[in-house]
Amino acid sequence: MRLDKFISLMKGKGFDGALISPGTNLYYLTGLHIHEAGERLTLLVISSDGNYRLLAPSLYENVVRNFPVTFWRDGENPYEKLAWILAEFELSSGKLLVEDTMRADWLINIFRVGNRGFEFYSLSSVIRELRMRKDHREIDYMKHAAKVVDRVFEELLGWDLLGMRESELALKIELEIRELSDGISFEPIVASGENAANPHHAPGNRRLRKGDMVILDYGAKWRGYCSDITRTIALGKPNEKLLEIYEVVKDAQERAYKSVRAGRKAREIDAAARETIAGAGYGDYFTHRTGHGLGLDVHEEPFIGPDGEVVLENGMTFTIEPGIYVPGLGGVRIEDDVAVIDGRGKRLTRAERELVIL
Ligand SMILES: CSCC[C@H](N)C(=O)N1CCC[C@H]1C(=O)O
Repeated sequence: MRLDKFISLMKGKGFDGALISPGTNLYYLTGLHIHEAGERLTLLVISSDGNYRLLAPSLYENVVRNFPVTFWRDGENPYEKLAWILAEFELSSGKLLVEDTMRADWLINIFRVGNRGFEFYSLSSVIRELRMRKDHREIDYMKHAAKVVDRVFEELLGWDLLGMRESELALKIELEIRELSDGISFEPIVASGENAANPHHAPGNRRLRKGDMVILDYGAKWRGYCSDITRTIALGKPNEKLLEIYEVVKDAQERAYKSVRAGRKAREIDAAARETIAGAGYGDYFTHRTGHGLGLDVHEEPFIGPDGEVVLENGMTFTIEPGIYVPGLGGVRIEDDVAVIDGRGKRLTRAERELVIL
């Protein structure tokens, strides 16, 4: 059981307990679907002695079953109940792991409940070791999420794109993903023409025109697991410079993909892409890391950047997505999801990588 593994890992590292607020870590450890609870305190309390209990608003009475839980009602003080749980678990001081994304107001109150006796540490520093290596079932879910985005790409090539606004196309992509999966893993990026020089462009009112290169970056979720794909397409023949850039990015992506091996460091995969782009004279225009881990979160460990010290292992899953962005001209990015299987990289997303000119 994941919770037992986590408890022995945190104990081995000298932590006394953990406080986990709703999010993917809570889901990973318990399988409980607890949505963000807003301001209402919701915490999984774990002690390194092996005790654990969820503290949750009574709104969740129908959701939490077969799991040790203490509910609190609106009007009650949840921090008093937290204090009781901590007392029962004999946790009054020591090293506590805390969910990285926990609300600051919760953390401040927890600090008070502990009479300032706690030292807080980031939960991700421990749980990353479990989450980074996916098992077969997790990889199957990711394969499914990847198939969905491949299919959406095939379908969108048949849509009447000329004259469509970026925001309309983003919405159409989102609806298509929702039709085929459990939902989107992030809001789709549609970046056309010179807007494509911004790697995280928010789709706006610009209409797609002839000669545009368009970056399409979107993802699906299946059973909680994410996919994330980017393709750059052309509407009619684009200018020569962008055609050249496309080939450089495709080559960089392929070289990085081919360099994936269990035993190599993440930064070596980044270097394969970065050196290809720098070698073609575009080094200053590749402004982000080559990729990021992918799983329950769309961005997680291992990060594939120049500072990536994680040694790749079977079961790790991440994106490879180099890009070149030239202000005033536009940009190109090509992204696939990759799993390390039998020591080598295996693409999960397989949509066409040759430039599609519509
Ligand atoms: C979660 S929004 C961005 C999704 C996108 N696929 C992505 O991860 N990136 C686009 C540019 C680089 C990369 C990133 O690291 O943010």
